[in-house]
Amino acid sequence: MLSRTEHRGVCRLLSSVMSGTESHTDREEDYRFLHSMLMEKKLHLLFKIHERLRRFEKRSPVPVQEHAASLASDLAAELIYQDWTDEVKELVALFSKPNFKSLLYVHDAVAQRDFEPSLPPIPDDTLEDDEDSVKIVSLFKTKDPLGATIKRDESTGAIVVARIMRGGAADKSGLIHEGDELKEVNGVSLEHRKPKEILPLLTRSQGEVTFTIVPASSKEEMSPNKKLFMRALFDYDPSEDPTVPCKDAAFAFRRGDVLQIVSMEDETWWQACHLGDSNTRAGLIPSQQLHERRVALQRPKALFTPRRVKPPVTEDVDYGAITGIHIAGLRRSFRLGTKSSWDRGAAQSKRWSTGVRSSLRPPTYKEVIPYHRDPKDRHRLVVLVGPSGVGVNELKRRLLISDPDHFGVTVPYTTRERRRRETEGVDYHFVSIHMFEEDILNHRFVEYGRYRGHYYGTSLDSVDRVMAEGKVCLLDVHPNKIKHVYTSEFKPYVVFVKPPRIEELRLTRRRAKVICDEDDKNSVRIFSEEDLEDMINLAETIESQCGHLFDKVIVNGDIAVAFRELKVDLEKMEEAEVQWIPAKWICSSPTKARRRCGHLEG
Ligand SMILES: Nc1ncnc2c1ncn2[C@@H]1O[C@H](COP(=O)(O)OP(=O)(O)OP(=O)(O)O)[C@@H](O)[C@H]1O
Repeated sequence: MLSRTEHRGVCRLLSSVMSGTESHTDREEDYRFLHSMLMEKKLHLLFKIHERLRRFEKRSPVPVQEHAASLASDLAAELIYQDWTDEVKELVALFSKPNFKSLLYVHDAVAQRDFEPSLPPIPDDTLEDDEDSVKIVSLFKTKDPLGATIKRDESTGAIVVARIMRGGAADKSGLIHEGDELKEVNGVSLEHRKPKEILPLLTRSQGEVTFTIVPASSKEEMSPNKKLFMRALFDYDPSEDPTVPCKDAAFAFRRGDVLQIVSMEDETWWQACHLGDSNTRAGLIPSQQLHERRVALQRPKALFTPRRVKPPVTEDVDYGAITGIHIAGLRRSFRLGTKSSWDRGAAQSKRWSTGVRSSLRPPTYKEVIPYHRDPKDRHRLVVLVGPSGVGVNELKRRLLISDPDHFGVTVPYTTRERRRRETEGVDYHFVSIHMFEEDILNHRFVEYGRYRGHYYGTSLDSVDRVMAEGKVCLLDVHPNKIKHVYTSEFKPYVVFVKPPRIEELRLTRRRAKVICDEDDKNSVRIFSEEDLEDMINLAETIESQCGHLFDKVIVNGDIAVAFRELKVDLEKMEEAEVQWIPAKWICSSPTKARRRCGHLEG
């Protein structure tokens, strides 16, 4: 029986249900019927049983006895031979009551899980030797449909499960999934059958229906090429996303994480698994389309704020003069010379801000494939990019000094005269204008430029030479030129060096000096406030336009911290059993890579 408080609670609840329904029941008799039904004692007892069961459900009890009915009848038989005391009489009378007997039968049925339909044993001959991934599924079918649709796979001719209806028998069983291939139904082969010939087989059958299935997941395992991996190019946190359909079903990821996409059926929410995560259950992630739409709506800010044009800075300064440490081939990059052209491009994007900018696609996901580097293979090329002055050369220099046998840099080509202390092939490759121009025509330069009437350039061959020595070639290029080495031949690992926030930039660069004229090595330029702002603006532009190419972003605030982070990251990349490279590299050959360099600009 319900306790008094419980009873009062139920009565109050049911009265409030009654008062809620009063306005909806027109007829007096309907109201009275409802009232008597809700106030029925049996209903209240059902509430109580339900509550008790819920308490037990949490404890998941196991039955102590599975044959209580037979035990009770055996006991009753034994008791007949005992003294008929009052207690014995009462017990025997209790055992013989039909409702008590029924209770024990029900108990036994539940204990033995007798309520589940018994399924026939799996036939021995169903499994063929070469089909060990076949699954036999037996379902108990009532008059209701199975809740699944089938279709014929156009490419293989196989019959596959097209859709599973939520809540149907197939869905509830959890044994049949979309994409599963149906081989047999009740032992009848489905080979060469059309879906419309199969449907009667399914609708006719009642009781147990046995399916022979090749699960979609095992088909996928058999062909790993079909797996789709994406590198995330943005951070995502579902707890900060009010539009996510179900927060628990979504998962957070960081830029650079590799995700295995398992379903792209929904245009806005894909299903994916996080690689490296022990939880293999798929979760929701925003689709490429959704993220692009969001970024487009959120980006009212101009990509670049054009500033005054500054005189170009020299591009041919021996780095040793700045740092006091001379390393052959380590020179000021061509990024200095090309900065103004990048600025122009950035300024253009500002001018087009109402039209073209909206067509710029924000970084979302990039399809990648696993790459298992053989120790005999060349190291990947390490490309460093960043706005001028951010510290690309400084990081490159520190890497070189940290392990000169492991890291190497290219020797640039020039058409200017060799100076007294310079050595051919060490400081520069000194070539004629004719040879340099021929190489330009043959697309042999990653990048090149002209300064004071002389050509300077980094050739693809010089990158090759460093890599052939078994070293990790460190290359810093203008972001526009990454594409010239973005091939399977070089497998570049692209690091974007980014300035920190303006406050930290001001603090850390206060004492940094840049030599701006090679003829006057004493003239130094301290970073002005505008230089620092330009650096940040340019970094934003580079990131928004080339972000999809970056494997790693290093924020160069404290140089020692940035260097350590870069070093550790490169070591991790080199030691990783699996590296993830763009899928499109599989189809690009070295010849194609060279041909692509035809886009070089002067
Ligand atoms: N984190 C830092 N803190 C303080 N000074 C820095 C830091 N990083 C770089 N510098 C200094 O800033 C100046 C410019 O750095 P660096 O030459 O490496 O820039 P860069 O990105 O290669 O640009 P550019 O292509 O114009 O040479 C140098 O004097 C360098 O020592």
